Order: sequence, then C-alpha cells, then structure tokens
Amino acid sequence: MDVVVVGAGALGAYFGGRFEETGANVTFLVREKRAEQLRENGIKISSNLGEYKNESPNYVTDARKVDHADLVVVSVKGYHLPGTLDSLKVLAEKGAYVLPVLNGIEHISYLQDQLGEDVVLGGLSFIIATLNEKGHVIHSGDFHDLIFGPLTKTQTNICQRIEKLCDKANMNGIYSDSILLELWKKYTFINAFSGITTAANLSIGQIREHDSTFKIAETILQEMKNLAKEYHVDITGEDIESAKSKLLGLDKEATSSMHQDRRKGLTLEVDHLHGGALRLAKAVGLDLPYIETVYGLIKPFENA
Ligand SMILES: NC(=O)C1=CN([C@@H]2O[C@H](COP(=O)(O)OP(=O)(O)OC[C@H]3O[C@@H](n4cnc5c(N)ncnc54)[C@H](OP(=O)(O)O)[C@@H]3O)[C@@H](O)[C@H]2O)C=CC1
Ligand SMILES: CC(C)(CO)C(=O)C(=O)O
Repeated sequence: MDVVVVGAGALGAYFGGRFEETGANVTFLVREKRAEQLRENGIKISSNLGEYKNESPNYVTDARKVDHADLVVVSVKGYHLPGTLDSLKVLAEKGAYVLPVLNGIEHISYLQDQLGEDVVLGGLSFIIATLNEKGHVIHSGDFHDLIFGPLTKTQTNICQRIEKLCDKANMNGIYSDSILLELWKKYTFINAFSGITTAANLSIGQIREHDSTFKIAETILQEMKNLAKEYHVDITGEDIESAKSKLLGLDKEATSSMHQDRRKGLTLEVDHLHGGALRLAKAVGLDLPYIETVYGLIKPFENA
C-alpha cells in the first residue's frame, strides 16, 4: 500500500515508521525544518514494544511530488490542520483516502466539507509518544492502538486494506464498525484528561489525591456525554464509568499530551479540543460550565 503521512511528529513518525517496517511504501510529507531533521537523523522509534530505525526515509515537502497514494494519514495538531488542506486536496485528487488521527471531533466535518464525505475515514489513537531533540520518537507506555473505520458505506474496502496492513505491523490496529462513537468516546476522555491535567498543571496521580479536583474531570466526562447526545451519539453510563476507571487506573505520573506541551512551553490544542466542544454546545443551546471553566484556565497558556 502507498501511504503518505502528513505531519511526521510523534504520532506520524510512530505509525509511519511501523508501516514502513512492514515494507509498505511510506512517504512523509513535511515542512522544510522537519525535512532537514529527517535528512540528518532519519526516523527512529524508541519503544519497549520494539525499536525501529530508518536512516533514509522517503519524504517530500510538496504533495505534487507524490506519484500515487492509497492512504493519507493526517497527524498534525488541530491548529495546523488548515495549513495541510492544499496538500490534502492534491492527494485526494490522486485517489487517496484521508485518515485523520487527531484528537477531537470538529476536524471530521471540516475535512469532509473540504475534501468530500467519501474521502475522509474515521481514526484515532491511544499512545503516549513524543519527539526528542533529534526528531526521534520516544514511545512510553505499553499501548500503541490505531483505531479506524468507515464513516460512509463506500469506505469498507479501504478499511479492510488498512486492517491487513496493521495486522503485519508492530502496532495494535483495530477496525471499528462504529468509529464515530469511538471518536466521541476518545473526545470525551481526552477533554477530561487533558483538561484537568493541563489546567491544574499536575499529573493524574496528584489530581486523584484531591476529590474536589478529580470531580472536575468526572463532571467533564458527564458534560461530554450530554454534548454527544445532542449530536445523536449515545455515550452510555457504562462508557463514562469506563473512562473514569481509566483515569483512576493510569500510572500516577501519567499525563496528557496537552499537559506535556504546556510543560514544554509549546502551543496547546485547547481551542481545537475544549473550544470545539464549546462551539458545538453553543450551536445546540447547551451549557458546559466545567469545560468552559477549564478552557478559560488553559487559554492563557495556549500560544507558545
Ligand atoms: N503525542 C501523543 O501521544 C498523542 C497525540 N494525539 C493527537 O495526535 C495529533 C498529533 O499529535 P502529535 O503527533 O503529538 O503532534 P506533534 O506536534 O508531535 O506533530 C505534529 C507534526 O505536524 C507537523 N505539521 C504541522 N503542519 C504541517 C504541514 N502543513 N505540513 C506537514 N507537516 C505539518 C509538525 O511539523 P513542524 O515540525 O513543521 O511544525 C509536527 O511535526 C494531535 O491531535 C494530538 O492530540 C493523540 C494521541 C496521543
Ligand atoms: C490520553 C492519550 C495519551 C491517549 O493516547 C492522548 O491521546 C493524549 O494525551 O493526547
């Protein structure tokens, strides 16, 4: 399969590297600075689940240089998505399907509007990954799940092909028949987890020590359930309990990628995640007071 990865950051370099490892033809579509890093340092994954290195990965800085693509994995931050649009249009015109793996939900309808409904697949990931100063992936934790699935009936075949590719790869690829629900479940979890850890500037263990602080995360889960319902997505009480158990079961040092970005002084995805929930809520006349509060607390740290 010919795969283009747009955004060779933590996620893109990880999953792109894992696909490359199977022998798939992977091209990283990157900007100039990252191209220089790939030229000098290649792709490298450090992980307890298996190391990988490619000293000379395929990369381009211009989508028009890609001859053919079956699949485009989009792994940029929410605030960088508009900047990828011209490239995605070029690749979609060449017949590629687009698999975004960003956290959040608004990007799905945004991409569908721009590229056409049939082009955009549903995708998300559970992984803890970051890039070091050389641009190499540091994967921690013992999970590396890529969940994907069709958002229209026409996408079954490409999703089966992705499943076959994932089966060969060192990752946990999961084909979901209800990817929209999975996207909302992840969005629910991440808004609670990234919201409380980033706003409090604490890892999850310290949050759990204070009932009144943990309660904020629990209430965000509930608010996201109410929001999903307005969009005809049924997140159940059991799903909320399972998200809460996940927060309770995480290693005490664990924290969200947004909180890690805050610690590093990087730009935060708060507008894409919590801001997105507030926009969706406003459109249906719903109040999300806890999410609004957390959004306000994180906002001053948004820009690097
Ligand atoms: N990291 C994690 O553990 C997890 C992250 N996620 C989600 O995945 C998404 C990606 O996160 P992550 O991989 O951490 O982000 P990173 O910041 O590590 O990577 C994003 C990459 O996108 C590149 N980029 C931005 N704009 C463009 C463009 N126009 N063309 C090409 N490349 C571009 C950036 O390159 P440049 O160097 O040029 O700026 C950067 O390398 C986010 O939505 C995040 O919430 C989900 C699960 C876990
Ligand atoms: C919770 C986690 C680590 C799961 O992948 C995540 O998506 C994030 O922090 O952005």
